[in-house]
Order: sequence, then C-alpha cells, then structure tokens
Amino acid sequence: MFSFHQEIDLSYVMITLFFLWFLKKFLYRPAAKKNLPPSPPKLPILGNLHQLSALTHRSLQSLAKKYGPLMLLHFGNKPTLIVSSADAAKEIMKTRDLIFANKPDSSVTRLLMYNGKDVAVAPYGEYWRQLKSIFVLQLLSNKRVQSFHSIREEETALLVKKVSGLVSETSSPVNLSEMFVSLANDVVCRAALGRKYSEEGNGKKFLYLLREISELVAKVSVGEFIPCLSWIERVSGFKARVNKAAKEFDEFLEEIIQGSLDAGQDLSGKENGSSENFLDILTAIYKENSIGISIDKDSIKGILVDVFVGGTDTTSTVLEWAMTELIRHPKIMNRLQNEVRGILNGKQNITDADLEKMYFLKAIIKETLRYHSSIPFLTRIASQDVQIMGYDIAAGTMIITNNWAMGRDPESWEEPEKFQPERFLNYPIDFRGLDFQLLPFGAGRRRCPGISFAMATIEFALANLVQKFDWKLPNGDKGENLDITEHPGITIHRKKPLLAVATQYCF
Ligand code: HEM
Repeated sequence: MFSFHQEIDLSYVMITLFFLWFLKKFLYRPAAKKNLPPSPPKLPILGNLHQLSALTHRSLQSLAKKYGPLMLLHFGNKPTLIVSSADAAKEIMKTRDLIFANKPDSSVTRLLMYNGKDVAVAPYGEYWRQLKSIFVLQLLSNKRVQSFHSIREEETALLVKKVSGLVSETSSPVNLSEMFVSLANDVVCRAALGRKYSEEGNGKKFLYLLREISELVAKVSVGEFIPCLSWIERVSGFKARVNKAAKEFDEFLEEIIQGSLDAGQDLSGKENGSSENFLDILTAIYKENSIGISIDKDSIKGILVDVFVGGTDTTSTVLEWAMTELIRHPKIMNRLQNEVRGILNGKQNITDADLEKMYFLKAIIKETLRYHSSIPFLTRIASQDVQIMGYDIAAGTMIITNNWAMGRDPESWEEPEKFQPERFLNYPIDFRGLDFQLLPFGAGRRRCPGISFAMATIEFALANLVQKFDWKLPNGDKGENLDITEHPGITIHRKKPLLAVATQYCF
C-alpha cells in the first residue's frame, strides 16, 4: 500500500517522466547520424590491433578485400582510415590534399626527428614549406643530382670490383643485399657529408647508429595506441633505447656540423656547385641566411636524419627486389642484358645518355616499385571533419594509404600478382605522384623529394650489374624456387639476404 506521501512522490515521478518523453519526442533533435566507413568488429582496448600480423600491409589488404577500399579501423584508441584504391587515394592526396597535409607523429619520432624540425614529420605550415623548398631546390634539384654523377660512378665501380674479386678468387656467392646496403649508404653519405664511413673506427659507430635509428623509427610504440600500456615501454627498456640512440646520434651530428662551421666553408669558389655536399649547403644557409631562409642547428640535424632514414634503406630495397625478380625470371633478365649490352655495343662505361635509351630497364624498375613498393604505407592526419566518398571522417583520424596493396589491386592492374615489366612499355603510367594507382614515392604536398636522386643510383647500379655479369642462384637452384619471404619494417625488404653467383661477361 502507498501512503499519501508516497502517492505524491509517484505523481511527481510520472509528471517528470512524461515531461522528459515530451522533450525528447518534440524538442530534442539528435545529432545527424554519421555515415562511417565499414569497419571490422573490434575488441575493447585493442580495437582492431589483434587483426594485424607483423606483415601489416598484407593483413590490411585482406581486410580491405572484405570491407572495401575505405575502411575504418581502431588501432587501440586511434581511429584509423585505411585507403586501398587509386580513387580513394586521389581524394586524400589530390582533391583534399590540404586537409590531409599533416603527418602523424609519436613520442619516438619526436625524439629522433628533432621534435618535428625535420621535413618528414614537421607539421604542415610555413616552417615545413621552407624546409621542403630547401630539399627540392637546393639539395635534390636535377642539377644537383647530376653533380653527384662521379660519386655514383666511383661507388658503383667499387661494387663491381668487389663482385669481380669474388668471382675470380672464390666463385662463392655474392651477398647482394649487403652490397646494396653499402652502396646506398656510401652514395648518400658522400652526397650528404662529403665522405663515407667504413666499418672501422668511428665509422662503425655511425653505421650502427644509422641502423638503430632506422629500426627505432619503424617500431610501433604500444603506448601511442593504448595509453594505459605505455608503462611497457619503460619496463622493456624501449624508451631508454630511443633516448640513448637520439643522444648519441645528436652528439655525432653536432660534431660534424661544428666541424663544418669551424672549417669556414667558402662555397663561392666552388665551380658550378659541383662539389658542394648537403652539409656545405645547409651550413651556408645557417650562417649566411644565403637563400633568405633562416634555419638553426636542429633544422640541419633534422634534415640530415631525413636524408639518412629516407634515402638509404629505400634505395637498397628497390635494388634488392629488382635483382630478386630478375634472378627469378631468367627470360626477363636475358632481355634486359640484351638491351643494355646492345646499347653499349662493347663499350664498358655507361653514361646518363645510355641510360636514357634503356626503356626495358626503366620498365623493370617501375614494375619492381609496383610489385614491391618499398615503403608500404603513406600516412596522414585529417586536420578537420571531412567527407570522403560519402563517408564522414572525423578530425584527428589517422589515414593509412596501403600503397603496397594498391600496386596489386586487380581494379588497376591486369594479372597484378605476376611480375611483368612489359606492362609499362608504351604505357604512360609513372611513379611521380600523378598516377594514383602507382605511388611508391607518395603524392601531393608530402610527396618524396628524393625521386631523381634515388632513380639515378638505382638505374646506374642495375645497368652495370647486368651488363658486366651473368647471374644465377647458388647450388644450381632454379630461380622460381628463390625464397621471397618479406621482413616487416618501415621498408619491406627480403627476410633472407639475396645470395647469387656471378660470372664475368666477356665483351
Ligand atoms: C627508392 C627510394 C625512395 C623511396 C621508395 C622513397 C619513398 C618515399 C615515400 C613513400 C615518402 C612519403 C610520401 C608521402 O607520404 O606522400 C617519402 C618521403 C620523403 N622522402 Fe623519400 N623515398 C626514396 C628516396 C629518398 C631519398 C634518396 C631522399 C633524400 C635524399 C628522400 C627523402 C624524403 C623526404 C625528406 C621525405 C618527406 C617529404 C615530406 O614529408 O614532405 N627519399 N619518400
């Protein structure tokens, strides 16, 4: 039984409930429902992280086959849009490029890349624009790339000499993977710092630090996605490892920059800028404000880290996959050797003019970049709420364009799982960021500024290796049996080093 007092309470409750129902029904307008991209089911805390294997580009390709070219995943607590088609990539990096001009950063990249004072992770804005123009106009212009011709020639000649030595002395297999890493490092080092570092003395430390920085930049730090687990990084020693590498590399860079400043480089006397290296150019900008842009020492250090992290592993990986595919496909190797040897017609030295005529060589490099895009992901951040292909994307969403999967998309390529360089002969698709089905160097404002530098090294080295030697697998193994398992990282390279037996070609 209710008491009088209880009855009054009940009527209050009834009136209040009716009032709330009325408000909801007639006055409250819920926010319009968002049209989100399709998403696979997710777990609390982890989001979709449990659906990703170490070869993340392959896991994301499989998920995209089910959920489509735009899908929304959650990496822990981070909403992440996965882009897997040329049309969707064009929306992000052309139509709405300005909204997506920022790159995600992390505590690791902030420490190693001088708190965004480099180019690759600097927030989009005036500072980034000035640094990018230093890259494009001062360090990596076509004229500058040509001026490094003798560096490429000398370093490739050393590579050829090493292979010839192995052929004549032992006829043992050549570790091509290792040789490509040395070649790419040495060419970049000489262009950047005017000298190279060997595996002896303080060179050893420098090479170790380069490897360490590249490895750490590629590592995903769990605390970025699942903040409640960030303690793992401290306990596992990961944070300490990053701090140590950042400090030691900084000390190294400080020493060489100070050395260059103390030496008082006078660039005015250098002919056509031919022997200017990146450090010369950057210290001149720093000291004399020579191009009307002012930079500090951290900017120089950030730029140099970008050059080493962005320019070495990427280049050696392309060479490694190109040679892998040539050895796997003897007919393609044969056709390339006929082209190169035919154009040289008995001549030993390859010139830039010779390379220009090597259409099949260029097609092989394009096909390598399609089939084994060395950097699998292009990353961005949405700086405001935006609609992409009818879907609502919230500000702050991380964007991952799966460039590797786009190179194998059957909507864009016939027989995408076959290595067929011929597809690029008489087919005007290029990799410079205008054809969205092929983006090994990215596109839009954040496109790679090192394309010409990298291509010059790759074309020259590959042409020399197939001109001067014939290649086969050790122990008479057939090319088609060559193991092509991938090793995950910021660049995707071979899990096992590429070993091959060379025979000197008699001209
Ligand atoms: C085969 C060799 C190379 C490949 C495959 C490659 C690939 C890439 C890719 C995919 C990006 C991201 C682009 C985007 O997000 O749209 C990038 C950015 C960049 N690359 Fe390269 N790269 C190579 C060589 C080089 C070289 C030789 C240098 C310098 C010497 C370099 C310097 C940079 C820099 C500074 C950025 C950042 C650009 C920005 O954020 O504005 N890269 N590269």
